[in-house]
Parts: sequence; structure tokens; C-alpha cells
Amino acid sequence: MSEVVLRCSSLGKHYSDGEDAVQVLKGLDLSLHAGEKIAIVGASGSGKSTLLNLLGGLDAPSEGTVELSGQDLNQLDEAALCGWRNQRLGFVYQFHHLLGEFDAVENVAMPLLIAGTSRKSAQEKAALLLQRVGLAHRMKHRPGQLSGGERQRVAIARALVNEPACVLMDEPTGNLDPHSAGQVLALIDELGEADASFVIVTHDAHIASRMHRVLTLAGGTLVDSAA
Ligand SMILES: Nc1ncnc2c1ncn2[C@@H]1O[C@H](COP(=O)(O)OP(=O)(O)OP(=O)(O)O)[C@@H](O)[C@H]1O
Repeated sequence: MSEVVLRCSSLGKHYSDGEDAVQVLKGLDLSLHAGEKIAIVGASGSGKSTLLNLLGGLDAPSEGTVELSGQDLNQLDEAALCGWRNQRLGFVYQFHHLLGEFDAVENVAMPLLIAGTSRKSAQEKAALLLQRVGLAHRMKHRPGQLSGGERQRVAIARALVNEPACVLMDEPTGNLDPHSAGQVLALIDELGEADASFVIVTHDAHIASRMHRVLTLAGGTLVDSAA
């Protein structure tokens, strides 16, 4: 069995709102192996975004641990956590979050520049990835000059540029028309050959069906849909 990239143990998260406490996640366990692609589905409000934020180290758990490549994220200080995230994780959201004043190559190169790669090699690598996602002809376009599907493919290229161990996606096709969604899905399928693991939160049953495992978030924990 391949190495575990991401491991959650007895994970819990509650939000305290004055006197009210909302327990969103409780006793959640998850092991994600290298190269594995999983979908997380669940009703609105079941805690999918909360879980993704914890997996990405964007929020801290109330109980339990999230380990990425063997490191408990909660044990890192803010600077170390940023570095760990930058080197090992890629993020894709429903809305692309590209920087409007930069072109496609510059947007994709950004995580490498943050990690200290030289501008020249960062841009070369970004250009290669843009070719791979079918956007060789759009390198110099800014996000405002791209279609929704193209923007999302740039966002996927950006998420992969630092060769992350794990890519976290929150409704990657949620904002796209069926044709663009199909292209993004084909890309996710194709990227499955790479070593990265994927966690994809989606309402789209078609995307979910293409993953190795589909887990349903219910009652604060994950249930294997095949079980
Ligand atoms: N910062 C917060 N403070 C208080 N409650 C919160 C906070 N963030 C989320 N919640 C609550 O936690 C629960 C889970 O929210 P979350 O956004 O994780 O659900 P979700 O499954 O991603 O929903 P959706 O599919 O609608 O995006 C909801 O009841 C929500 O109201």
C-alpha cells in the first residue's frame, strides 16, 4: 500500500457563537494515500468546507489532528505552516481566485516565486503546465480576458505547479457551464496519472463517480459510500 499523504485522527470542529456552540465535525478519521482521488459529498451545511479548511491548514481543529506528509499541522507556527502548505498542497476553489492584474503565466508561476524559485525557471515551468492544461495559446491573457472554463484550468495549473502531494478542490466545476465543466473533469481524470492525491468536494455525482472513493459527510463524520 502506498504512503499516507493526509491523515485525520479523531478530528472535531465546533464553532462557538456566543452561548451557542455548533459541533460540525466529530471523531472524523481519514487516510488518503499517495495518488488516491477521493470525492467528499454531503448535504449543504454538513461541514464539507469546514473539513477542507482543516485539511488545508487554513483553520485549526477543536479536537484531533490533521497530518500532512507525517507532520501535524497544528504543531507548526504560522510561518512554518505557510511554507509546508506552499510546498505540499494545491488549492482549487469554485471561484478561481486568480490575480486580475497578472497574466496566466504569472498567476501559475506565483506559488513557485513565493517558494523562492527564480523568475525565469518559475515562468518556464508555468508555461509547461499551461500547455498541459490546453492553454498554450492563452499564456499572456489576464483572467478578465479568459472564459470561466479557461480561468479554472489556469487555477488547476497553479495548484499543480509546486508538485504538491495533495490537491484540495472545493466545487471545481460549480461555477461552470456543462461544456467547460466537462473539460475540467477530463483534466482531473488525466491528472490522476500523476502522483498527487486529490480531495474533491462536489455536488456533482458525475465527478464523484470518477474518483477512487466517494465519502459522504454526515453527522460530523465520513461514511464510505460503497460500504
Ligand atoms: N465561522 C463560522 N461560525 C459559525 N458557524 C459556522 C462557521 N462556518 C461554518 N459554520 C456552520 O458550520 C456548518 C457547516 O458549514 P460548511 O460551510 O462547512 O458546510 P458545507 O457542507 O460546506 O455547506 P455547503 O454545501 O452549503 O457549502 C453550517 O451549519 C454553518 O452554518
